[in-house]
Amino acid sequence: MYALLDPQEMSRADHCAVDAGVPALALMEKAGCAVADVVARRPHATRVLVLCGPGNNGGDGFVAARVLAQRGFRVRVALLGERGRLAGDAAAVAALWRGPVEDATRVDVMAADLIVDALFGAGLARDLDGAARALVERMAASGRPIVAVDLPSGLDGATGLVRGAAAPAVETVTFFRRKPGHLLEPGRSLCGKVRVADIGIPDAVLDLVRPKTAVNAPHLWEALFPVPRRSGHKYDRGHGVVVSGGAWTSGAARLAARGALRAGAGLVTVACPAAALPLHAGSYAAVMARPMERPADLSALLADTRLNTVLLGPGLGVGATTRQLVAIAAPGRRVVLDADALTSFAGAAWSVGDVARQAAALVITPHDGEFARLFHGTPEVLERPGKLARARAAAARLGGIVVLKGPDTVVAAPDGRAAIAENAPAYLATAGAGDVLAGITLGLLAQGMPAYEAAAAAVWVHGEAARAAGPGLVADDLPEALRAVYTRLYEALGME
Ligand SMILES: NC(=O)C1=CN([C@@H]2O[C@H](COP(=O)(O)OP(=O)(O)OC[C@H]3O[C@@H](n4cnc5c(N)ncnc54)[C@H](OP(=O)(O)O)[C@@H]3O)[C@@H](O)[C@H]2O)[C@@H](O)CC1
Ligand SMILES: [K+]
Repeated sequence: MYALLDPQEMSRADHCAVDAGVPALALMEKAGCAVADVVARRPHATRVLVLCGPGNNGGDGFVAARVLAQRGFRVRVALLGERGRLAGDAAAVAALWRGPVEDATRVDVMAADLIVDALFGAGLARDLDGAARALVERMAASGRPIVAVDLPSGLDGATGLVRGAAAPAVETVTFFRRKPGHLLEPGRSLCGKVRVADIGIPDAVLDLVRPKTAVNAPHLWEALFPVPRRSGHKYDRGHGVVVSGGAWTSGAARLAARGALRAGAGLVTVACPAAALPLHAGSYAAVMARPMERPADLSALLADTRLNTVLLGPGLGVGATTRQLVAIAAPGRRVVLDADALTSFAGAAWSVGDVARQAAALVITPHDGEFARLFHGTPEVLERPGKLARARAAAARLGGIVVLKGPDTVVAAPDGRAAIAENAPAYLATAGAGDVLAGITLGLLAQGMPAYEAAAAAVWVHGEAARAAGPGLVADDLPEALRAVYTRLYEALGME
């Protein structure tokens, strides 16, 4: 359910299934039938135009056309390319189509109630141009509902990026498991409703394919989620430190501290300039505020080794002092770097790599802008195609966990594991929401959860908290909304 397969992994799954005795043609027949089922359930679709491409995606289209015609739909088929050049299973199923095959470059896309987009799927190998691109653009401009086979043609299943052009679908029918491009923007927005059809590939092939990308959902981390025990003590649940900026910028640290406490950290201390002390002390009575006028004060505070986890960045200010604070906090501790702490290392990602080597664990939580600044001058990261590959390359480069935020937040680990979020509502993009996420991450790390799982769980509960709070959300609501999310989670995890 939760594995996401890129085109190479899907192709391996396909081969494993065939090796296990599933005929390839049967896979294509089931795929085409699944598409036909979805089309048949659409309202007001009696005239269906199936646009077939030159590969197996087109083969699925030929099957869907035949099944729909058998069910009484008025079906036309148009092919991009020459019929004589179809090969393999696609040629076999095209031969079973008894009706005319029109030239897709000339077909009237308006003379249909619904279009089946079976031009390109997993085999998209380059940007669309020429006749293929013109056809996709005509389809997009037609205003007709489109059901996409596997992926909207032109959408790259591995990256979620559009290669040349892609037409938005109302529904996308994919096979066996979803692909990263169904969750990563702009792909997710182009797919419409995504349906996953069982085409007879046994689940056991996943043991052979071992996909490294998954939907971010509790299955990934629930076994490691810290559930309080009756016999436990607050110190068992860690002691997180939030390093705060001055009075005027202390709101970000307050949000983070609340997030950390609500995420279950046993204790949370805010280290802040004296002017900000009353603000922190008056925020949550449970937060402890300690004065930090100069970096040496942070060293003194952290001499207590029970303070095992530190967040630096929200509202902290950009510059040498912040870099110094990071250097003081990192050795031997679990560290979260966000916001200003990341921008303080703009163009110096190697320095954050040093931090990761010294720290017991490192999680960074950049948005796209902070990510681009941090990895400025690191083309092996920034030039990777798409958010998933960039986050993975960054995690490998740093030796730490990267949370690349957005509507499709990616959490990536140095060993290649990655999780893509799909539960964040659009209204979560609000001032201060990132500070709360950094705080939740701190809170879970402080409780000893392994860093990748802690980061993934933080992103998920943050998204759920937003949904629980509902539209009109402001960041201050998020820590409060975590209570409802935790209640459900603890119940599901069987808390005593
Ligand atoms: N795996 C499975 O288990 C199952 C897979 N199934 C289905 O198979 C689909 C994958 O089929 P596929 O591999 O044949 O690739 P597909 O998407 O049809 O495209 C390849 C063709 O497009 C061409 N082409 C590529 N880019 C182009 C461009 N920019 N502009 C123009 N042309 C371009 C490329 O040409 P070439 O690069 O060779 O010149 C080649 O001719 C998959 O999405 C699913 O629907 C199901 O049947 C069930 C089981
Ligand atoms: K397609």
